[in-house]
Amino acid sequence: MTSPTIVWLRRDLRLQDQAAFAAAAASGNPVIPVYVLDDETPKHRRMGAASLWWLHHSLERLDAQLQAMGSRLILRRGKCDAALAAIRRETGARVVHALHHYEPWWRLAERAVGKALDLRLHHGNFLLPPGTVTTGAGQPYKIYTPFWRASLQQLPPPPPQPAPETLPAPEFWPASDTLADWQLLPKTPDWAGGMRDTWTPGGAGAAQRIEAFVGRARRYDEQRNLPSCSGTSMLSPHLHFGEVSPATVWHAVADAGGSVDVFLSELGWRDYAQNLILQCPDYAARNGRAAFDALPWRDAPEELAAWQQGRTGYPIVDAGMRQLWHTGWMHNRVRMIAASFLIKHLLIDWRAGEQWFWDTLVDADYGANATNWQWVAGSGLDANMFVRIMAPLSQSAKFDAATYIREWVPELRHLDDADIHDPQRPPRGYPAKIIDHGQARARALAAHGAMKAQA
Ligand SMILES: Cc1cc2nc3c(=O)[nH]c(=O)nc-3n(C[C@H](O)[C@H](O)[C@H](O)COP(=O)(O)OP(=O)(O)OC[C@H]3O[C@@H](n4cnc5c(N)ncnc54)[C@H](O)[C@@H]3O)c2cc1C
Repeated sequence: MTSPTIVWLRRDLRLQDQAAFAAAAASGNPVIPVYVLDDETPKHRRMGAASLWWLHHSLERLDAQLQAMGSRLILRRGKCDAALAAIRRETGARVVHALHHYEPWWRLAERAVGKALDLRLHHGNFLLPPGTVTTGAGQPYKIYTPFWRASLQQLPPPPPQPAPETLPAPEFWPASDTLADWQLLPKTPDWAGGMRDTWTPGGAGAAQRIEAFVGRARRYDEQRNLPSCSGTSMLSPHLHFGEVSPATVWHAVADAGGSVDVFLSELGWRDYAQNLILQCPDYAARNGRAAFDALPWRDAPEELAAWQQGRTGYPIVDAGMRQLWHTGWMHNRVRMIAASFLIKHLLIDWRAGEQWFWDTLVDADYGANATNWQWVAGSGLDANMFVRIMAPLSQSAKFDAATYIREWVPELRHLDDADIHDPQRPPRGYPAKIIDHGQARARALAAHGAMKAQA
């Protein structure tokens, strides 16, 4: 009997430009694609509810693609090393192909799997392998701009590779859980209606998003900050789950002209975040700048709840938080405004916001989420200055968010453009401002001053 080869899947749920599948197919051996739902290794970093919704559909679609090729996806639950070792015992498979992942728990899991089986790791979930873009002295970059400048010396990425034409099936398939066994979808209540309306998880959904974006890519810089307009690609959950490779996205849009370079540099932020978590594996828990450990955060659970529910009385913040709850996604400009509001207006620790996003975003990504929260807080290795406090009302007017607010805050739908950013008489049912902007600003600056005095 020929020993089969395992493809161990994590956030790389695609066939095209997937080096682990390509290597397994090239071996000529039968291939067993495996996804292990491992809640034990990540511990408190288990996927949030919105990510689990996405995962269910993404696995379902990948399995359908595999079945069309005469293959299938084997589902197991438990610690990855134990689950893969069991498949080795059952099938005689010795070699495992997988893509590198950089979350600290995945690096632990890779070490454990590597002890039990012959694990062969490949690159391909990032434009460049994290850790390979270094300064002249061989050190990793801490700041985005020089990181991206150095990355550009090594880009573009190689053209994407096609999906394998065949994946030989083993003589017999090992047992598999069913997706229904895992109960990843919400039932009581079923809160996923808005996500179903917004997204098509899987490779085909990613391809549709790329197709829709290619024509708009040249105007990216003009439109990307306008939440009322579809100026960005909405590829983040597809990229996060690896349903499409960043190289595929790059080569699809790179010739669009106009400001497509700005878009490509956003893909660079995605790479940069992975480089940061490689340097600081606990970046989602620890301030990049230790001075921030002395910032006197407020413990204000009711205000945190008002922010989470989109009831702060600041229309742009509330629109963003409701878009997040409904669709599992929020426009980037609004993410910045909403995050800044939590951190500076409410003076609540950025980690509380990071956790909420972790649970509610369909693109929740350990590296990108922590990097961006720390950027907004000012606590990051690369960060906006804390004392630059975003004014949510003027940001809302500046970026023309009226249509966006009308979509997500129906109580304000009847207000005209002049009034909607800062309603002078909030209609019945819509909350008054949770705090005055001037007072919030003064309080945040005082807290920052107190932090500096401790340094
Ligand atoms: C507080 C906060 C938290 C965030 N949390 C996440 C997160 O958990 N996961 C996540 O993917 N992005 C996160 N972002 C970054 C950004 O908001 C999203 O990547 C972007 O809104 C996704 O929409 P898009 O696909 O239309 O992006 P586009 O503008 O079309 O950008 C293309 C791709 O580039 C990447 N990208 C763009 N901006 C960033 C960025 N600032 N940092 C890292 N990658 C970026 C994404 O993969 C995105 O899909 C966060 C931003 C903020 C301010």
